[in-house]
Amino acid sequence: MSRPLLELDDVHSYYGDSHILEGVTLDVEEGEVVALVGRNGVGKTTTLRTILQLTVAREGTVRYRGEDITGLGTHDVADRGVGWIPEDRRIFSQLTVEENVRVAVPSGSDVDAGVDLAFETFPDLREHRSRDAGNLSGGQQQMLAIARGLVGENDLLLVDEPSEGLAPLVVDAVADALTAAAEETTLLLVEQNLPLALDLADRFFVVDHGQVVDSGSTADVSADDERLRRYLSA
Ligand SMILES: Nc1ncnc2c1ncn2[C@@H]1O[C@H](COP(=O)(O)OP(=O)(O)OP(=O)(O)O)[C@@H](O)[C@H]1O
Repeated sequence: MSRPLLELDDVHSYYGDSHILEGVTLDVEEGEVVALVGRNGVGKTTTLRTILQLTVAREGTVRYRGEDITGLGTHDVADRGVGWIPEDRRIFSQLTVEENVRVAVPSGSDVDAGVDLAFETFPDLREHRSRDAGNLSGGQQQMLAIARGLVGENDLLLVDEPSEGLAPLVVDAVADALTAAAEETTLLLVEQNLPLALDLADRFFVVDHGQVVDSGSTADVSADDERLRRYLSA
């Protein structure tokens, strides 16, 4: 069997003296959608930060395409095709929608082709292409953030809480956007909305107290299973 795209092996991460990840082991295969679920504060965002080398693991390894990337610069990880859509979305509010997409296309790549890809995948954005991104709704901003991740030619997109703070109808639109993105790239999602996470993902990992405590195929579980609920309810 070929190696997974991403592998975390017994990863330990700290903020100062606080031991946050206490041995996280997980893998993501190319083409998959994988969801990281768990309560607030258990280490999901820290797992994404550790993959990106924004927080460097003190023990354990992060491998991408079989290469140990632990301790590399974050820009080196990005250069290898790992993209990040953080919780706060980080779009440029003073730029138009189209400008936001254009600047996300890597230098040396065809900018117009990137814009076409973004607007074909997210027709809603095309309608708003000339608006300042800061004037978009929360859901549209999330869609723009996903579009930017997509045109960034990433082979792996790390998406942190894409549904957070969005109304249910908007969440449906963002789910559609992520499904469209998943056609183009591999996704690792942090998502507190369990039904959404299970709906989007092929596999899940449950994080609790800095460790993976359960994992499997989303086809084998439902959002009201006690197996998952006990790690997710407060
Ligand atoms: N920069 C930081 N310095 C110190 N502690 C931090 C820092 N960032 C996060 N933490 C702590 O690390 C723990 C894990 O946070 P993390 O953000 O990874 O959790 P999470 O599972 O993503 O939850 P949430 O959805 O609330 O972000 C929490 O206890 C949090 O308070």
